[in-house]
Amino acid sequence: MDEVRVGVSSCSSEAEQTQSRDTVEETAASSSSGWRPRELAFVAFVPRDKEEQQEDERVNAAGKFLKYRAFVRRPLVGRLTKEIVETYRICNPQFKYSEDLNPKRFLTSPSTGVLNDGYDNANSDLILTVNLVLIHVEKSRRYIVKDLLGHGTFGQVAKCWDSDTNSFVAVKIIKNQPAYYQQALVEVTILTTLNKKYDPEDKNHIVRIYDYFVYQRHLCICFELLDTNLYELIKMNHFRGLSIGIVQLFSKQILCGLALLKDAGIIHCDLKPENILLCTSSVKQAEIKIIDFGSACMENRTVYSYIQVYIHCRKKAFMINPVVILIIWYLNYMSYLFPLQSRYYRSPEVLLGYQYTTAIDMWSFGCIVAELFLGLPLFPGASEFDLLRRMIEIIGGQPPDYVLRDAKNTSKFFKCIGSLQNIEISEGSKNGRVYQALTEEEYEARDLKKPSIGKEYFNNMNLEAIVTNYPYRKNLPKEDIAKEKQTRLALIDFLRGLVEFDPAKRWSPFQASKHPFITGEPFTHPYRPSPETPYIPVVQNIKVDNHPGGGHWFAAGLSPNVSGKNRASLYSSPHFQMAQHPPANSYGSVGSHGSYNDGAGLGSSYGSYGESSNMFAYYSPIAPSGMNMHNQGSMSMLGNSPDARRRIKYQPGNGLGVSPSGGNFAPLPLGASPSQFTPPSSYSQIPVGSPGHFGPTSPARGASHGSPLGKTAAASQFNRRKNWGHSGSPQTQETAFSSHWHGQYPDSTSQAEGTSQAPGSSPSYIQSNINPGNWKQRGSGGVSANQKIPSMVMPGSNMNSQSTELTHDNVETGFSLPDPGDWDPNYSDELLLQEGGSDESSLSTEFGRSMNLGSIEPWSGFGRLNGPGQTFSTVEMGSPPTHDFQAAYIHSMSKPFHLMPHISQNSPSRFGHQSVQRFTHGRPPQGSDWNQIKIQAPSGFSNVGPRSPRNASFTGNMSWGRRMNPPTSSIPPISNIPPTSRSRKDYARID
Ligand SMILES: Nc1ncnc2c1ncn2[C@@H]1O[C@H](COP(=O)(O)OP(=O)(O)OP(=O)(O)O)[C@@H](O)[C@H]1O
Repeated sequence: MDEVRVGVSSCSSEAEQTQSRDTVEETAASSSSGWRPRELAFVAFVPRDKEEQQEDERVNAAGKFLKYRAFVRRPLVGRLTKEIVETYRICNPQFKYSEDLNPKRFLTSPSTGVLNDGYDNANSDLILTVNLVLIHVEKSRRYIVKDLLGHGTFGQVAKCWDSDTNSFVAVKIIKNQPAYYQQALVEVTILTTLNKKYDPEDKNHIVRIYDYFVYQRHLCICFELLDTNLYELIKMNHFRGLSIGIVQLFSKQILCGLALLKDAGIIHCDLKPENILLCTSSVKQAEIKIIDFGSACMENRTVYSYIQVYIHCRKKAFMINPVVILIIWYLNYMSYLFPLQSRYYRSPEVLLGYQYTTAIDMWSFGCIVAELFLGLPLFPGASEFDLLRRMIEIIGGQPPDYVLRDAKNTSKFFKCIGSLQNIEISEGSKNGRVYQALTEEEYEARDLKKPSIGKEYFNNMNLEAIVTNYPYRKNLPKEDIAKEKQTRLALIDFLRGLVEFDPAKRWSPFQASKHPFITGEPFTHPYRPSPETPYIPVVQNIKVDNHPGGGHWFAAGLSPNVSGKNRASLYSSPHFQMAQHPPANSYGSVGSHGSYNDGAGLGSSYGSYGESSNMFAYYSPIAPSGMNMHNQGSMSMLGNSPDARRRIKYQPGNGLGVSPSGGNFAPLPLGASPSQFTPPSSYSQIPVGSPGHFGPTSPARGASHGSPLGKTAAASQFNRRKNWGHSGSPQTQETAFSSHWHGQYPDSTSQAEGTSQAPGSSPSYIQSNINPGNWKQRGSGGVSANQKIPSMVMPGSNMNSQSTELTHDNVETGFSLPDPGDWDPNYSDELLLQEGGSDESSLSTEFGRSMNLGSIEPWSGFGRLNGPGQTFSTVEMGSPPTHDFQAAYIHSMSKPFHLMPHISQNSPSRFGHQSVQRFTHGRPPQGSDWNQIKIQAPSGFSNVGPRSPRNASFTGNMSWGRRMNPPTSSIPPISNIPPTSRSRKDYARID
């Protein structure tokens, strides 16, 4: 603790101040360039000269009261130890200091280097230490690791100091495994496209990507630094809901991001509170951003598009192609292993194995909004059965029959009680349902195991009751309660439009954004959204740069055109080696990964690109195959990725899109280009709400991960590697899954196709990355209970059940859909870095100060305690019996963490992630300070919270956790804290 003294300004104090300032500056400077000792421990007393003294007197005479001033004096121990090295040297001139001998502070666990020449641990994670410098060689840019922000499936996220911009950034360091590497490139590409093309001004609440490079065989992606995620925020608020004003504010912002995604035709696929982070910027307070596009996929590139092509091809008598069957089987299998969306936020169509669109994100969004308000997840299903059971109970109704008819998992959860032919009739009448949900016993009988059923938090209430009965904050003035009641009605109506079983009726982001809950207009009657404007694709002819320079983009299946940019990081890619080919006026493999391999044998080409003078090919063991080149001459292609983004007319003659060049299929088991599965124009986009084209027996099984570029693919690759060995395996099936979207059909604009053989397998990646232990299926948690699923399902109580039929895309329109993968010819990394690079420097300390989670106050008499019937669960807190709820919470928070895994700072991810130590990253201190955090909403946003004393100009300065200590009956006991707070496994993606 610094000692603060007040005394007469003296020469010595002045000197000390100067010295202290110097020290600070020095320290700041040295923090980026390593510590440098300086002679500061003892400084000779220097008397002030006469002039200075006279100046002081003049100032005093002018009434500026500076005769006495406060100064901070560092205590002696501090002064002696701060420059300890120098002190030692003064004491003993022989003393030598070497920074190398310092013990390293490891951030990664385990920290034993066993792979990649000792750089990586057994999980293929780069072993991070404080002050490790991640170097982007090509740009001579250094990122100094300071802290660990988190880690997930793909690797670690470190807080780094960017010495170029003098600001902190978040760097995601991807595991050193090809599958992760490749998948991470998808995130890079999608985010780059979103940032650059769809949101150049950073207005849509999508995280910014600044840079990416390879360091020690790890792909590192540099993002803007953000702060706490919404799950952590709720946790800080003791799992009480946030104020309704904040819920409105955040909902609006998330919607903004989702609208952008919809425009771009991108499905996030993993929307959850953990993937929505607060911004650190003190300028844009109360701002959130969506992160983690590692699971994202293109709307028209879901597994279903493949399946549809399959079906199409089946009609064309291509079905017997073993390659296709194997691919379908494999996708299906991996989809089973790694279902799409985290369970609590999983939409019915994903759960049931029905075709999906961006509407699945809207479902997740509805769940998030409810959770922000309630502090608890709306559907904390311990298993998929439990999830569905809760949905049916809380929302009422069930998925429409047409979905159930075509979904592949229907028989797992429903029994057919009517005639399928009556589906249209039953839908029209809404009476006689054809399907009925299985009871727990029936499910058990079919599945031969008892389904996991989680704890009830809402005591069998429906959505209306849950929201209406949720406790109000005590001491809320009557008029505010009346106001909030109205807002809650709007919230219920809003949620109804989002957690709507029928994906065709679920509101789009645009429709939802017009809801009074978002606009703040008075809510007078159930909202009827105007029908969605038909999605009119725009043809975008963008000249493809002749120097795309990005082979691994192809590998990722998305090929940004990096204009004039020597994407040198490629050259250092551990996973893709580049070989120069003779000049070929051709366009590269069109991302085909050599799937049109013409008997390339062990060719390991992973993609290629061409330019007028050179043709490069990338070799990778990931996707051993040949490569393919399309001669494009000097013609500029459509502004699309060389992958299959162009909605090119399907050419039956090509089978599944296979190049007509000879020998396409033979050498390529599973090595088919993804282009082969590029939907024909008539299948280019899944019409929202259209019934599926495949029934329960369809190979489109499961809550499949839509994108083979998703984690499924990542896993598939890894697993395959695990099973089949590393690069060089002759023509493994990997190609099919690592090459995903690349290829495209030649069409009238395509040029003659050439083929090229890739020389042998990649020498670049034959190593220990094949680590079978690294990719494990995560289990699900939950406990069994004798909870019964209602055998008779109440008809839906949706107030807004009117159909909002969305116009299906015209089959022809698919030909020219606006393509998020269109490459911006003006793209450059520098531009990316220029954008929005200023805000990230504002740090979390500021942020922490400006937030308020709300003070701890008792709950009002509304709701669970005094409300009719005490509708919420009765739970114990694990703390001494008390009626002082405030004390109960404080008590609970002050418990040792080992008793409270759910609020441990190191609590593991709800999705099975390992615990992550987050340090001072904008987090409030624990204990009572949790509730001192304040947030400032942007001015103009109406809210119901108190204004900040700090900044009255912000109308939205509101308390976050305005619902205070819940009554005992609603406080979950430690063991019963919602699964959000337990091991994330309980939320696991895997059921
Ligand atoms: N830009 C950022 N600023 C601050 N923290 C971040 C940022 N990006 C990620 N994090 C932290 O790192 C964690 C993991 O990041 P992310 O979700 O992108 O990784 P992942 O491997 O894709 O995770 P998942 O297993 O959910 O797919 C996040 O939960 C968050 O806490």
